[in-house]
Amino acid sequence: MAYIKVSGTKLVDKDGNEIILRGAGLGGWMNMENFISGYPGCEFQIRAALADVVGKEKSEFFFDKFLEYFFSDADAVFFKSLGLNCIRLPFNYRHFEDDMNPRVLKPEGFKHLDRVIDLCAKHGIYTILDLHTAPGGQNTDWHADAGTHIANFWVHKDFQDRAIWLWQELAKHYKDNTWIAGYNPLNEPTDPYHTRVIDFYDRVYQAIREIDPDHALFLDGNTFASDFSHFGDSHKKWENAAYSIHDYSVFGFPSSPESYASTETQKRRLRRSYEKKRQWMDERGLCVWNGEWGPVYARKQYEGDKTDKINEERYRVLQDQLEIYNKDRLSWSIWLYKDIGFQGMVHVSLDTPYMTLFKDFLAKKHRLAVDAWGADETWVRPVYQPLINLINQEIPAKFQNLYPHPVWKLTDRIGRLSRIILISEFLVQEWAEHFRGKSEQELDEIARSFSFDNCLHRDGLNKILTENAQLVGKSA
Ligand SMILES: O[C@@H]1[C@@H](O)[C@H](O[C@@H]2CO[C@@H](O[C@@H]3CO[C@@H](O)[C@H](O)[C@H]3O)[C@H](O)[C@H]2O)OC[C@H]1O
Repeated sequence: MAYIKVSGTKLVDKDGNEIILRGAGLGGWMNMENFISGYPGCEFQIRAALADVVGKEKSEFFFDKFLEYFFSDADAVFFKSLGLNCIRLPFNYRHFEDDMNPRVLKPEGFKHLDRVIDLCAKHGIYTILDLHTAPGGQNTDWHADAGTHIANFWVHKDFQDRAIWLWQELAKHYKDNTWIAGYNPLNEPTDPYHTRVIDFYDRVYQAIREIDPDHALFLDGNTFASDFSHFGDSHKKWENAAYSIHDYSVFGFPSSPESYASTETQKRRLRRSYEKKRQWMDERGLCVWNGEWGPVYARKQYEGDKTDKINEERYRVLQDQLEIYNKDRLSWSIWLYKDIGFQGMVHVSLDTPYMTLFKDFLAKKHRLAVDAWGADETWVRPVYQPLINLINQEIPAKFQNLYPHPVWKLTDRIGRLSRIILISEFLVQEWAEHFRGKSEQELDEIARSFSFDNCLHRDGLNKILTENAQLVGKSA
């Protein structure tokens, strides 16, 4: 088998035939996330807290089992049965390198990544490797696992050097694997100056190419993969590269300004926001990959009777986005394959040991809106409103728009800092305490909650994805 290559605006096989990659991201797995797996704060915090409560050995046992159950043969079979052909694999640098022992490769980091890449290959599914969390944090959000909103990756060269080192190690390991469709060197950079991200791409490109001349690179735009406006002519230095947008639509989230009825005006807005993200590529005839997109869904336990109606609307958003993508023959990777019920194609059933154990805690997290992704902050708004008012009163408007404005408005920033970072910090230990006194067998059962046979399917979503995967397939 040959490598997938970038040719102009397309991905192609060795004979130059177009390949359209359609699939999902395995978020919450080798880069765990609060709303996906149901903990507060960041992965490094809950790992430390669990080790404090049950000891290092048992804690490592639990996380290893979690990684094993989260994606197995049954998941690959199911994924393939939907007509999808690619899984984006986000991972955290900490699996491969310890902050206290930098530049020393942890070979055990490859255990599950190799396993899942091979499982996918066995079922004819390509994979794309995504460094979702880089040393120091390459973006301002929880999924950079830095515990802060300052993306220190951009201000410490050594963090960048370590990411380069890691990519060379990964390239050595994977350079001959043709089931890997390519490398996605950095998820959602947020470089406030917009130039350092390009310098980093120059360096990572060279570093990977020294070892691996063949795999395609998928480069995210700045500001959460939405902005290429400062990239200028830089593409001329990068061969075999595609460019990644993340096309989340506001209509797919609880914060939508209006309910989505698929009107012509709304559809125009959907298209406009997507076109803006890919404009730089279109002006230059470059290849676009939509590395993340997709609505979130209401849950009966929180939204009650309104759930079905809300989700019908969200499916309309999904369908309309796919209509746009199909016309453009776009390769895409929907966010998200598996979670505890908010966005995933499959989700952990409420009657599993994990969901039963954390039922009340998850309800509290929801009430306190401590997961930024799709949060409904109605209940806590009165607590934070005075802070918003204070800033509005005391800080001149011209000083309020701190980067990553306009993606983060003032209320987003206050929410991120006060709830997602601060309040979450207080909840970390409470999460870990749920495991106190558990035996290895019990820990195994809790982790097994994430296995495919313990998951329900979001049929509405999967049906639409399948129909569209085939549609694009036929026109290719
Ligand atoms: O790990 C993922 C993560 O990669 C992803 O990050 C978010 C992506 O969206 C960002 O906001 C969007 C920026 O573009 C505008 O057009 C959209 O309306 C916004 O929603 C957000 O700040 C990032 O954190 O999200 C989910 C994580 O699980």
